[in-house]
Amino acid sequence: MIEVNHLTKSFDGKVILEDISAKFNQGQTNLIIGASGTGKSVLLKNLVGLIAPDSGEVLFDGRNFTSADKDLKTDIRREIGMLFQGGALFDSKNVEQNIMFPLDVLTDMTKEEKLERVNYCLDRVGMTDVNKKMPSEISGGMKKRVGIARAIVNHSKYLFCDEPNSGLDPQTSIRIDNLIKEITEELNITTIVVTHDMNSVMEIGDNIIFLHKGHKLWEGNNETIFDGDCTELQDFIFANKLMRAVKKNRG
Ligand SMILES: Nc1ncnc2c1ncn2[C@@H]1O[C@H](COP(=O)(O)OP(=O)(O)OP(=O)(O)O)[C@@H](O)[C@H]1O
Repeated sequence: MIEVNHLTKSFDGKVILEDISAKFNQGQTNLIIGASGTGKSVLLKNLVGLIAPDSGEVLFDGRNFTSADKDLKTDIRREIGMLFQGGALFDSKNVEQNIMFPLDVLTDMTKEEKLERVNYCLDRVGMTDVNKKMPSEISGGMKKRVGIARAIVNHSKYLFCDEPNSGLDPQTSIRIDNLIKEITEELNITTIVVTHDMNSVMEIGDNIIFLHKGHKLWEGNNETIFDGDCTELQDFIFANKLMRAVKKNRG
């Protein structure tokens, strides 16, 4: 479990996140949702330590990451896997080298052990016989799969996904969402997904927090989201025609 307690962050005197507290559960896909510019990415960066909060704390399974010394911070960072927008693969490395990279940097495994682990992860994300392909030779959906394989290759306990559906068509998006959920449950890891995609909310929203202008206004899941009485959340959900039609059908 990852816990955030009373986290506040400002840039140049402007408050971006104010007094955010939340719990992100192990074995679940935890979503941070909200409109553009509302602070989702800044919160994610605070969680993984790319930005330091002005106040508040982040705990990884009870270990205080914010006040941790260098050694503990390094230990926790090693347990974090990240899936970046667009996959963020190294263009000059092939698929196998991309996935192996964290093992090269963080472990003293032999070449054979690393290759075995890479192949296991490739298989797990539904890809085979692509080891030697370059990122430019694979589709956007495949790049995300490679990104997921790289994020879990070093037995990560925590998986962070920043807009995993960006640039994907709806069907591929759903497949990637479901892959993230399956892996989360199978490996019993704590997964946090930043998204503004309502399809993802409905598909994998086990536990959801809604941010609006730097404040957490609502928390719940994909079953309770329609019944919340938060106006800003309802405006966010029903911003598109399809969701308004769904609402109408629900009576
Ligand atoms: N390093 C920074 N310095 C100054 N302001 C920043 C910095 N990073 C983010 N911001 C500001 O913080 C606010 C929230 O940005 P953030 O990227 O978290 O939004 P978001 O909810 O992730 O939006 P989107 O869905 O469009 O990615 C924005 O006004 C942004 O300009």
